[in-house]
Amino acid sequence: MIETRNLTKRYGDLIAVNNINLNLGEGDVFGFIGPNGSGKTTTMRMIATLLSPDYGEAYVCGKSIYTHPEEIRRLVGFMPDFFGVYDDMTVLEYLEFFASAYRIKGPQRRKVCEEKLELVDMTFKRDAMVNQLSRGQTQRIGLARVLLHEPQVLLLDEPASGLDPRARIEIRNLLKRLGELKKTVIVSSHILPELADVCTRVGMIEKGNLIVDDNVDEVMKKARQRILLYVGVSENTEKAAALLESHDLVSNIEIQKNVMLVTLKNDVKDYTFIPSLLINEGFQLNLFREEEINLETAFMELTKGLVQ
Ligand SMILES: Nc1ncnc2c1ncn2[C@@H]1O[C@H](COP(=O)(O)OP(=O)(O)OP(=O)(O)O)[C@@H](O)[C@H]1O
Repeated sequence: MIETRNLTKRYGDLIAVNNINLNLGEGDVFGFIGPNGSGKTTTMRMIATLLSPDYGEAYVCGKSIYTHPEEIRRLVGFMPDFFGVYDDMTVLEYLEFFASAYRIKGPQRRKVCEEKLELVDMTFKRDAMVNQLSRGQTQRIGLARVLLHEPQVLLLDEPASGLDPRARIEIRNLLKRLGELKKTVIVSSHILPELADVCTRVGMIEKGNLIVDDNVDEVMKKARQRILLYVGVSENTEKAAALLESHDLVSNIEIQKNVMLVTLKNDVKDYTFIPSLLINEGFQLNLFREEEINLETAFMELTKGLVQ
């Protein structure tokens, strides 16, 4: 649905986007994560045909941005990180205005607008003035607007920025729904954890370079070269620690409040030997858990902090 090949954009000496290769299919929700100025918006604008690359290609549903920009605009719903709304218009009038720009006519127009309002849970505000909505409600109307023409592909630039926690959760639920509707979505954010449970894939961009592109689980695994385990035994913790410390695959052990923090050697992923070893030696295991890693930690591990 979305494919880019060596997509590149320069501004003078600055390489804003450097040889980016993406390949996203139907139903993929791609979390595009990177700090401010890393190249997320520039990438999305090129895919949306709003900005020309200096080098490389991008295809949306098999159509090239160079040869079929008009068709791509019909296939894509692009929600910029900042968009204005007009004064003196109700929510429904606002959506109808855009629906008419998409040439949706007659009774169908009202029907489509009402459907999209329902989808973003904003039916209760259909007659409110658009300039009197909260930021979260404005974002949701913005999303309804880009869904009007039933685009197959959605490019959402920081849809959750500036929202309170409740509104963020609502946006997350909406993103999930879009994936279920088999849309292909790129959603950018510099706030990492909010994307972890909605995305099927994650891309991390830094200084214009896509340094990670994988499914969420793989990203977590890559970030975790060394596994840390919390291990507890009912008595003789010191003895158990000495036993584990002598094992080849264990790199380090610390004891904190009777719990052993066991760090395995680099790239050791299978830690089933630990419970067997302890139980065989007569210890009673009362805690055995791997330290969790979230997307934020993964990002810190995987990036080098290079920001333009
Ligand atoms: N029109 C422009 N002229 C010159 N430089 C630009 C222009 N647009 C963007 N840039 C630069 O390109 C780089 C990438 O910008 P971009 O807006 O794509 O980043 P971003 O990841 O979307 O950032 P943010 O999270 O702040 O929205 C930045 O260093 C930015 O200053």
